[in-house]
Amino acid sequence: MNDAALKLSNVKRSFRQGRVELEVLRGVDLAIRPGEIVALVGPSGTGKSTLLQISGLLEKPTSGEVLIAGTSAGTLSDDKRTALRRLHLGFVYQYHHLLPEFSALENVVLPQMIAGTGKGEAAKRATRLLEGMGLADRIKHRPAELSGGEQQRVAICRALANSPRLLLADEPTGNLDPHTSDHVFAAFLRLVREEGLAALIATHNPDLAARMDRTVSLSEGRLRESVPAE
Ligand SMILES: Nc1ncnc2c1ncn2[C@@H]1O[C@H](COP(=O)(O)OP(=O)(O)OP(=O)(O)O)[C@@H](O)[C@H]1O
Repeated sequence: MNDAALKLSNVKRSFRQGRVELEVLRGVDLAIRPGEIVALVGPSGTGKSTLLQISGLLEKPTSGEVLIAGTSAGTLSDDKRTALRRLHLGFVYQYHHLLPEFSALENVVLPQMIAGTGKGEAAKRATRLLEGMGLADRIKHRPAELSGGEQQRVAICRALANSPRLLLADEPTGNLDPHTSDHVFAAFLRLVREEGLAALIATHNPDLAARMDRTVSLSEGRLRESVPAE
């Protein structure tokens, strides 16, 4: 299996704002190998979220090609795009978006059942993921009964529930205080590595970026490989 988990070729994206055409992405190329964890950095408003949305098939580029695990998304019907997204992609956002009326366990079980996994098997995997994130004694709790860091750990488990090939994360610990962010991020990286996932993770935090395999930097619509400082 040599296909890149994610491959972007000459991806462009413009937005019309009134009379002005805003060229946010001006020809982005990126390939992420299976198991590779890549930090996406760049000043606020340069298009990191837009790039993640396009990579996650939630938005279409104005032009260019997006391949997920070797499948080109551009010519697919909406149903097939959705199926490709469900099969291969996991998302973590700055805010957890957990379902408030369900327990931590149920929040991680539900997406698996929607994907067709039996309840028993789904519960087993959910328990394993939550335990791996240090939440063994919190699985019956509802989101409101959990701390911000615990809620975000559950959201990370939910993103991994269906064993995606590629995880896309937008400031996954941006909502947490620095100490909690550090702990949650360490657990997050450990789990992503254990699962052998590829990941593209947008962050403003250089310490978090330094813990990933490499960093790409978005500036003026183009993506550059960042060379770490000596
Ligand atoms: N749907 C949209 N319509 C019009 N303009 C948009 C739309 N989505 C994003 N933009 C513009 O595209 C630019 C990039 O936005 P984006 O949210 O991708 O940046 P970002 O790098 O993720 O920023 P931040 O680090 O602050 O989250 C911004 O100028 C934004 O206003």
